[in-house]
Amino acid sequence: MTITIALPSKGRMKDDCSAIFERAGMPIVAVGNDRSYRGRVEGWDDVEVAFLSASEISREIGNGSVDFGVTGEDLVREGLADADRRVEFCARLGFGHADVVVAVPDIWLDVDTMADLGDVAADFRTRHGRRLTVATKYWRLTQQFFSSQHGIQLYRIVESLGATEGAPASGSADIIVDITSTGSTLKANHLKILSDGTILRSEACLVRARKESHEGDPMVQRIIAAVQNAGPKSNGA
Ligand SMILES: Nc1ncnc2c1ncn2[C@@H]1O[C@H](COP(=O)(O)OP(=O)(O)OP(=O)(O)O)[C@@H](O)[C@H]1O
Ligand SMILES: O=P(O)(O)OC[C@H]1O[C@H](OP(=O)(O)OP(=O)(O)O)[C@H](O)[C@@H]1O
Repeated sequence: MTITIALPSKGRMKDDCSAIFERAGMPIVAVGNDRSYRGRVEGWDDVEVAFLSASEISREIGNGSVDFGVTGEDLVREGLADADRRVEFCARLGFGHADVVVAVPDIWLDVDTMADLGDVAADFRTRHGRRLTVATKYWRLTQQFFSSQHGIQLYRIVESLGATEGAPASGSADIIVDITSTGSTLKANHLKILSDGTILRSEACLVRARKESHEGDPMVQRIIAAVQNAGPKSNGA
């Protein structure tokens, strides 16, 4: 059976991903020219490579049209309901680190925890005549964290497709949920992370679509072992 692996075609994960596969003894080569969206792995004739963007990769693993992919855990958990049932996180690859966090304006001096935020949300309508608004593109992770984990129900998500950190200053939302790596964008926008407001510590992962056809397939096991051995020492996805 041919196994398809989806790898980032562009963006911040592309080069680190090629390096990991190289270390795994699975050098990736493009089929055709450099801009081709198909590739192969030298010496692994039964493996095909599809080059896609990071968010497309999580979608394609979710619907099973590829067998494996390398993408951020945040995109998989945001893109797929019931992610652990549909996919397996086989290896954490040690790059593409970003935390998905809840951040509020620095000037909210009394708000440091999710419990404090819950109090604000409960009073918000009385004080302001509307619900607390959260700007994010991570609406699934936000709902799970706010509602299921912290019992906060009184808020409204304002979908943001970019420059999320600017939403509180521009007045389009009160607080945000977004990714941060160095923290400089939050700082520049006068936002602080709540002390228990880290929703997910994400990094690039090798992810497998859970398919019956994989059971007992030695090629599937070989790919997982090769990439695990090439990843950081702490691997235990
Ligand atoms: N500083 C950062 N900003 C944004 N994403 C980051 C950052 N650091 C790591 N990542 C991770 O990189 C992944 C997104 O990668 P990238 O931005 O390269 O995708 P993309 O090519 O823009 O994909 P798409 O076009 O599908 O959105 C996410 O999993 C994210 O968590
Ligand atoms: O904590 P920091 O190091 O400041 O990084 C976080 C920022 O980086 C990303 O945006 P980026 O400018 O890369 O644009 P993108 O979201 O379009 O990739 C992300 O959306 C955050 O805004």
